[in-house]
Amino acid sequence: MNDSMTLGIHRVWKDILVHKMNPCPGTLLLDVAGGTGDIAFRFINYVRSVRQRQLQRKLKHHQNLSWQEIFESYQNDKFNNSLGDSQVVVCDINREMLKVGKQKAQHLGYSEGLSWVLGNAEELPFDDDKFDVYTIAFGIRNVTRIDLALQEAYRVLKPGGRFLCLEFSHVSNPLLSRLYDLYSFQVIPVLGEVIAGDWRSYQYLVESIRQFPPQEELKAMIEDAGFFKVDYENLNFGIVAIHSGFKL
Ligand SMILES: C[S@@+](CC[C@H](N)C(=O)[O-])C[C@H]1O[C@@H](n2cnc3c(N)ncnc32)[C@H](O)[C@@H]1O
Repeated sequence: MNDSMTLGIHRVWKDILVHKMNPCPGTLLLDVAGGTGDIAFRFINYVRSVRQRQLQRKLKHHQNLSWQEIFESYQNDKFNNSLGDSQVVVCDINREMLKVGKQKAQHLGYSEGLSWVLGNAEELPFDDDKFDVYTIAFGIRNVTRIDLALQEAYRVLKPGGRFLCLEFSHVSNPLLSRLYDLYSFQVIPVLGEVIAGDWRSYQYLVESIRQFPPQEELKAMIEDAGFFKVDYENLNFGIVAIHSGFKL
């Protein structure tokens, strides 16, 4: 449904979120409302590619190595296809989502450094000051008490840790906004019925997006939770926005 509704663009939005995070080897990420692992898998790919580049740079400094030695370095070096010290914890309130995520991870070969935890964004089952980065993608809109979820995000982040939230938002251009409304209310529930046999959930999706706080209001809520340097970037004219901030 995500692919059909957004013509696959949700994949680009998620890629942008992870690029914005710019994780380095050693990063400990908590992905809340992580569902079946879309953000976690992207994080793993990103860190692996950073480590591959580090290995390549390391090898370039040893110009006299034979092909055999280079090959062996790739085979033996822990940099190769490895997450190093990085870890990602996917936390979600829905046991079934986690189950599907675990199956996907097994199938796609993501297991190292990845764990799945059942938990509510409003009452996270983690110690204070634990994570380097907190992400929540298309999740915060579904949380009953957004203020509590933001306070919890602040609590579990280490000082200096980063908060990133990808969520549907509001299109400000009046003409685009009308077209977007037309698509949202006339097309999305129909797609929901045809593809997923579930009109109501997709009607809820469209309505919940309209009721969700606009960019500036969410920014103020994130600041109220204690974050500093809070900012946001609109993608596709504000159809979605990425809010970010730091814990002091
Ligand atoms: C639209 S999915 C997004 C999944 C994933 N982040 C992604 O972008 O593909 C929303 C997820 O939020 C989870 N969720 C809803 N309320 C939650 C809460 N209070 N705490 C944790 N997860 C929650 C749902 O179970 C669901 O997996």
